[in-house]
This record gives sequence, structure tokens and C-alpha cells, in this order.
Amino acid sequence: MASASTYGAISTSSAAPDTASSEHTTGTPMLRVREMTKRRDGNGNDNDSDYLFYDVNFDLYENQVLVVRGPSGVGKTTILRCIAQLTPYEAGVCSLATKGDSFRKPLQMGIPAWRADVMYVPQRPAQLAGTPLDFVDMVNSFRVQGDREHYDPVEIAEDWGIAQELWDKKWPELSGGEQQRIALAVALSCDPKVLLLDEPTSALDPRSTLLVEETLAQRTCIWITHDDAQAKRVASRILTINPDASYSLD
Ligand SMILES: Nc1ncnc2c1ncn2[C@@H]1O[C@H](COP(=O)(O)OP(=O)(O)OP(=O)(O)O)[C@@H](O)[C@H]1O
Repeated sequence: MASASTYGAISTSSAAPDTASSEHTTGTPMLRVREMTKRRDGNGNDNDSDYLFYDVNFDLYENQVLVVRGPSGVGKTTILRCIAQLTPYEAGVCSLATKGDSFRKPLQMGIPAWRADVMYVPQRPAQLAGTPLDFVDMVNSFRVQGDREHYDPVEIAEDWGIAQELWDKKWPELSGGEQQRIALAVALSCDPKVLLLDEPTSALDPRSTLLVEETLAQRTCIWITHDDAQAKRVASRILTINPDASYSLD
């Protein structure tokens, strides 16, 4: 297991230049999202009100933080879950820069491998049995994690004020903020190329929030927040989804 001092390094892969006309380009994108379109669950009529988001295009570069904004219910969580291939979508292509000069799509990589590289971290961990250490053992036992670099989640979370003994407690005995930081530390320990963060500090006090931001700001992330000040602190770019299914990228 690598030490926390080496934590955060992600290898740079070379890939074809970006062709999106809707944004500036600097170097090689890590993740490309093209024409991502998701309908609301509904009657299937083809009009604007049936879409959560329509034809979303962006590139995410290494060490960039793309903040996702918009009112409740516009589809911020849904777009992260679509990118993670956890929720089906009507149209769109996601691809990830890989070693060599190519981008690979989820089905080319295999969905488990995609999800390990493009990892969705929910706002609150699901109700899990056992302790956080049991969860770490389970994550490490997944075959797709076998040959990946792993970091020590206990060490990562210690920097955020999580004492070692908390890892032996049952999940329900932990506070919301402790659960949130521990789940985030486990995700970071797997060293995904892209983190999809769903309000990662929503349960944290201001000091813990800043500590977590400090770590995450060095990573390649798509990050949902409702907090204007946080968006200003961490965003490289901002994707705003509007209630009419349009979006803007600033
Ligand atoms: N599992 C589901 N099945 C059906 N509809 C869902 C499901 N999850 C979310 N929705 C609906 O999809 C829409 C978008 O939800 P989503 O959670 O993506 O919004 P959001 O922008 O993240 O909201 P918030 O800011 O409140 O978290 C909402 O109308 C919601 O009710």
C-alpha cells in the first residue's frame, strides 16, 4: 500500500486532441462526455419537458474540478450516475483517456473497470453491514481492484480528523460526517482516475469541509455542490443544468 505522501499522483496518459468546439482546450482531456441526454421517467412524449438534460458536452482535464450546479431535481445526481454507468441514458458517449493514444468507452473497458476508474461517490453511504474496515476488505476483494494501486484509507481519513478506532465501529454507530469522510477516503484509496462526487461535504462542519476540499482539489473530479462559496473555492469550471434541460459551461 502506498503512503499518503505519494497519494494523489495520477499518471498522465496521452490521447487524441479534443474536438469539442464548445470549450477551450488545454492539453489532453482525461474524460470526454458527448451528447449526454437523459429523459425524465415519464410518458415518453418527445418535448423539452420530458428531458432532464439534453446534448451535454464537456471535457474534463487532469486535476480539474468540474462543479455541477443547478436547482434541486434538475438531474445533477443523475448525470453523475449516467457517467458512472449506474443509470441508463437515452443518448451520449463517455470515454476515458487510456495508456497510448486512445480513448476507451465503458463497454470497451468493461463496466466494472470503467466504474473503478470513473468512480461515483454517493452523498451518503448506503446502509452497509459491518464496519468500515469490513467495507475496505470487500472493496479490495473485487477482482477489478486487484492490480490497481491502493492507498491507505485510514491514513487519508486521519488527515480529515477521523480517528483510527472509528474504522472498527459499526456503520450506524458513526455520525453522518464520519460516514461521509470514511466513504470518501475508501473511494480515494482506490485511486480512480476520475471521482464523481455527490455533495461530498454536505454533512461536514466548516473546518472538516476545508480539509476535505484541500485533498480533493488536487484530484480530477466532477463535484456537485449547492454551496456558492465552495463552488468558488474548488471549481476549475462550472456546469449548470437548467430546469428546461439546457446547460451552460463556464
Ligand atoms: N431512482 C429514481 N427513479 C425515478 N426518478 C428518479 C430517481 N432518482 C431521481 N429521480 C428523479 O429524477 C430527477 C432528477 O433527480 P436528481 O437526483 O438527479 O436531481 P438533483 O439535481 O441531483 O437534485 P438535488 O439537488 O435535490 O439532489 C428528479 O425529478 C427525481 O425525482
